[in-house]
Amino acid sequence: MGSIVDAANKEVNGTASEKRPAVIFVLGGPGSGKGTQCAYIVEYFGYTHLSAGDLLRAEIKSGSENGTMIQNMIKEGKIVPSEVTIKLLQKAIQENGNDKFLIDGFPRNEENRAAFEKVTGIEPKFVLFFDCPEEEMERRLLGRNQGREDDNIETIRKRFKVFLESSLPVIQYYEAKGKVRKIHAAKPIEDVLQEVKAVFSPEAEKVEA
Ligand SMILES: Nc1ncnc2c1ncn2[C@@H]1O[C@H](COP(=O)(O)OP(=O)(O)OP(=O)(O)O)[C@@H](O)[C@H]1O
Ligand SMILES: Nc1ccn([C@@H]2O[C@H](COP(=O)(O)O)[C@@H](O)[C@H]2O)c(=O)n1
Ligand SMILES: [Mg+2]
Repeated sequence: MGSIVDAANKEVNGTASEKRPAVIFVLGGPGSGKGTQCAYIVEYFGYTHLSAGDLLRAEIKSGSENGTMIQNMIKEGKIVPSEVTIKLLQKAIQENGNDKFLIDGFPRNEENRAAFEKVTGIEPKFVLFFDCPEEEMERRLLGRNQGREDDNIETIRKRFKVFLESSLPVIQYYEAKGKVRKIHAAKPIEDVLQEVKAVFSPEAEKVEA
């Protein structure tokens, strides 16, 4: 049975504290391999993968009133206002029966971070950070071939700039709280996966708790 505080939280945040899911933020530069490794974490450790970028791209396709604005921001490598992205994330979390989520590509800036915490009351368990040199990320993005409108050299350079200026400070914020688990991502997929698996091993998870 939920307490009055939980009920009040539910009214404010839409999620009762006792039901708040476990969240891991998955961050790293464009093309660092976040989506690739998240697919394995889903398979091996039972998390649900929510990519903020995928949710925004689906919103464009759905013909929503925000579609054109989102499409323009993505083409320019800019960060969509938190209100829009957080609503999509909240809906995806609420519609899913799981209690543990990988949130990939979010928070992208301080505004994303503070708004998510305020609206949902959720603090991440930890932040999985894929650290990869730009040169390697650029090579991967130019070879991705998934028809993404932002995988062209002009937009890629803008995305790198946004990552350095707006997203790295978020990682530094969590680093200061001892919450960052850094992965050396400039290695073959299988080698990166070994590092990722070590973070999710039962022993490592015990330390998180
Ligand atoms: N360790 C790796 N070595 C070589 N190629 C990789 C590696 N990890 C992922 N890739 C490839 O690099 C490309 C980008 O990977 P992925 O989509 O997982 O990156 P991402 O971090 O999710 O990028 P974005 O931020 O743009 O969504 C894909 O084509 C993927 O197959
Ligand atoms: N929190 C976010 C996440 C993404 N975007 C926009 O989507 C683009 C693609 O994101 P990926 O994670 O799939 O690479 C990104 O460049 C932003 O334009 C966002 O605004 N906010
Ligand atoms: Mg991705």
